[in-house]
Amino acid sequence: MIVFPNAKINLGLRILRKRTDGFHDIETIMIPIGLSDALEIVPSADGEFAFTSSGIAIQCDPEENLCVKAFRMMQRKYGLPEVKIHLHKAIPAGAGLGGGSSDAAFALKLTRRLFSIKVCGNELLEMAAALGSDCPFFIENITSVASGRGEALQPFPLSLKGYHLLLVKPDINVSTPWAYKSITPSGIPLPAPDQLQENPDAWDAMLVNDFEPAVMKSYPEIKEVRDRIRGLGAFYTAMSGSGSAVFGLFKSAPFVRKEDFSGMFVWQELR
Ligand SMILES: C[C@@](CO)(OP(=O)(O)O)[C@H](O)COP(=O)(O)OP(=O)(O)OC[C@H]1O[C@@H](n2ccc(N)nc2=O)[C@H](O)[C@@H]1O
Ligand SMILES: Nc1ncnc2c1ncn2[C@@H]1O[C@H](COP(=O)(O)OP(=O)(O)O)[C@@H](O)[C@H]1O
Repeated sequence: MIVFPNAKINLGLRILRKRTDGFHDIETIMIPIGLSDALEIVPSADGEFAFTSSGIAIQCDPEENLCVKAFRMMQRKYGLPEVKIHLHKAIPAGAGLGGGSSDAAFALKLTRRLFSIKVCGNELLEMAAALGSDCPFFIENITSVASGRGEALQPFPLSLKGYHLLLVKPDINVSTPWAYKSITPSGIPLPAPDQLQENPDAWDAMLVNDFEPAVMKSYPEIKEVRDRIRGLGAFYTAMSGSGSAVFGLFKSAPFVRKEDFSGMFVWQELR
């Protein structure tokens, strides 16, 4: 069975406070986008476990890979036999696009289907939250306001249909734990959702990513990319999550070529 774990972008990200458990309370709007890995899990014919990968290299031990950790969690809980897992990576890591989190959430959903396990919705969300703060979002995988450490989700009916998305990931990998250590919480919440729905032209003035000052100070190239995307006529431009990917939203397609940017480049009309 094959699934296609997709990336997300963050539309605004406020860091409210540092918590006593080492995490931060945040508020952000998370939006699924059409850039995906491919994840295959099949029952193992020879009884041996195997993990293979292709595409963008991920520098971590197979047992540390989030999709393997997700499968192991289901295996322990439901006494499942061994499987063979193949992951094709197209979503870069250290980008703020949630690729690893998405792989983990999709591995939970795929394992449930593969072995016809009766899991209630909340149980899957709890397992996802134990794997990472961003993981629960990819269970329902719909545009949502995320709060708490990112696991408290409220569906948000915001349509970006017809807009064009330009996503650029410079050749910089930002570590999420480092980014959280580098910021000072703003303590400012997101604007009220109904103000946003009605007024995309005001998003640039209303929505802030609290990671940007600290991350762009350490990596000025990320700010340069954001400024260049803005110069192409985007009505909203921001870094996604803790970076380094930057995106712009456009009402009509500007003239832009892959060669104009170094790093990874994705251009798509949103549905
Ligand atoms: C910043 C965000 C915004 O969507 O995404 P990315 O930029 O990573 O995609 C998320 O908050 C990233 O969530 P995720 O990548 O799942 O983080 P986790 O694995 O749970 O935590 C990694 C580390 O980040 C810090 N952390 C994470 C989430 C949070 N709300 N507060 C934190 O302080 C903690 O130091 C934690 O040990
Ligand atoms: N399946 C996976 N895909 C990407 N990164 C993974 C995966 N499994 C574990 N990781 C580790 O998670 C970190 C990045 O996670 P990811 O969610 O892709 O990035 P981001 O923080 O940019 O959203 C890296 O340190 C990487 O080694």
